[in-house]
Amino acid sequence: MGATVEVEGLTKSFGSQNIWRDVTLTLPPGEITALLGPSGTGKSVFLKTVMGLLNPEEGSVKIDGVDIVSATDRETQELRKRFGVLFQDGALFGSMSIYDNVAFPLHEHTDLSASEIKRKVGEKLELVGLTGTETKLPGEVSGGMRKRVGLARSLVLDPDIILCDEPDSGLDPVRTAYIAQLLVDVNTETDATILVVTHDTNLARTLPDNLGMLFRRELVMFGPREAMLTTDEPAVTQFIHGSPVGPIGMSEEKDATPHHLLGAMDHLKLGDVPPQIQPSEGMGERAGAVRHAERLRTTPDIEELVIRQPDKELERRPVTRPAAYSAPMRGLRQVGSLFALALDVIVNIFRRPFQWRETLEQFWFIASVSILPAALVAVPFGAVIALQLGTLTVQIGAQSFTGAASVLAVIQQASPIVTALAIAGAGGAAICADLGARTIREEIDAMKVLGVSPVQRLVVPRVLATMLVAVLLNGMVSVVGVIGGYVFNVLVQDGTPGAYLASFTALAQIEDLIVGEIKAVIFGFIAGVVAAYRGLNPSAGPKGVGDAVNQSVVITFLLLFFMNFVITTLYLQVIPAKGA
Ligand SMILES: Nc1ncnc2c1ncn2[C@@H]1O[C@H](COP(=O)(O)OP(=O)(O)OP(=O)(O)O)[C@@H](O)[C@H]1O
Repeated sequence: MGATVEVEGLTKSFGSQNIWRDVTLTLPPGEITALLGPSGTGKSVFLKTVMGLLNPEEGSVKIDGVDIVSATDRETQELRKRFGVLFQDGALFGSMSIYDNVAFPLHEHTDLSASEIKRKVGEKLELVGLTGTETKLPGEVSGGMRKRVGLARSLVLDPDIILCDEPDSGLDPVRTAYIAQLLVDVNTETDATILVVTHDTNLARTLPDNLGMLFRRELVMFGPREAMLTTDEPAVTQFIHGSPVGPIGMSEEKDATPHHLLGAMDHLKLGDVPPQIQPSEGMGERAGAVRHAERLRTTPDIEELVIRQPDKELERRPVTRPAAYSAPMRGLRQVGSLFALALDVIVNIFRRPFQWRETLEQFWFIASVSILPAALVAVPFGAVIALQLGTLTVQIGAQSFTGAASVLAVIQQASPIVTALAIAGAGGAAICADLGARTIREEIDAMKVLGVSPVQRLVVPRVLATMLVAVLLNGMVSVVGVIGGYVFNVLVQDGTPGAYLASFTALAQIEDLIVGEIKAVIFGFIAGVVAAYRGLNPSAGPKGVGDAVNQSVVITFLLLFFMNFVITTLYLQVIPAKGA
């Protein structure tokens, strides 16, 4: 028998915006339920709260008795293995082929052999009509196809709770009918409890055993389809008719209360309950549908199974909203979250399996975007230092120390600063943009639901790669800067090569280089963590990602320059200058 999902008193807000409040319903085990509601009423937010991706202010979501809202991380991981989730836009992993996307949960959670995985992936792709697309990347197929791949991936572990966010969006009516048939067949085969969010009224009439409707921040009605499709509840009637006449307006502000409609809806009457989609031939009857019919048969009055929210009562009820934080408190919370991520990264470095491939790929990627800018900045930096020090040493009659002073300045200060610029500006920006894009495409949510830690899988490889690239950059910038200084001093300032080279090691010592490299490691860590933090927490949409990249670069610059100051001060206190 499928899982029971009991939602009780659930309230969710984002800042001062209350999305819905006091939602209570039970998804009957093994049955199919559809959740309806005008755009923006929080249906996707509801699904994400049920799967434990969003935290409500109040209420519980019990999966066979275990509350996912208050569950420990380990319990949440275990619960999530029971979910198959189809996100609104598919949430495929953009860098993986379609085959790898569907195989991903099998690699993560089973010990199946490669041939067994191939067979299962082939089977699911055939179910959604996508045989032959295995080698394509998600970006190379249509939106509707991505959706179907997402459905194949959500089904591959034969989950006992399936959550589908608009399985029909982006699909033509014929494919929508096939997907509906597929969900009924999967339900017949596995007895999974299924919750589907949809705007398709035809699907809403013929697919589910139960229907619920969110409107005006409430669950206005929830119950068996037989009751919902014959109700005179104005919002449900209007929605199922797809009519502009009724309480649902073009926007929330234009939503009207039913008593203001003065009989305008009289011509809208929900008719007979249409026949439900049946399992494909030879599959027998759906266990959930049989239980549903039995519930109706043994309940004297179907209204007993219906949850309604009386209109007036709702308006009086106060809404619980998350505490509003002042700007300094918000800043403190962000700093706390940043530290928590840094700690999480350190812990996850030691978790197995170590992501060698991702780390090497990221190393190569970050190196490729930061080496050239760093090298191009290093030459003029070395030259400016040589110019400044060359002039200064002439003024104080210490030309013989020009080389030594340049080397010291480049190794102690210029290299770490150029490294910081390149690492934050090029490497960090690229990491933040990549993770931000994955976040808004819901890839990160998909990963969490598939029981995989994004910190271990994505953040640790990027942070380690940034640290390694920073060390190499620092070495490279030191060499390029010193050569730049030498060329400039000899060619432009008429210094002699012999004098420059002779004083080379007069002031600098090996500890300078070591400290430069230690700075680089710390800079790499900070840049990687800040970029990942902002990338994983952008505000909505592509603009949010752009803002996150901008903030990540600015914050990293500030932190790196501050750290440079702290480390340099400590170093000069602890290690005496050469010859001092
Ligand atoms: N992470 C978030 N932070 C802030 N607000 C959010 C977040 N996610 C959703 N919202 C807001 O919550 C509201 C409900 O969004 P949701 O996507 O759940 O609506 P929906 O009913 O699924 O809409 P549609 O049918 O158009 O997909 C919207 O106003 C949206 O802007």
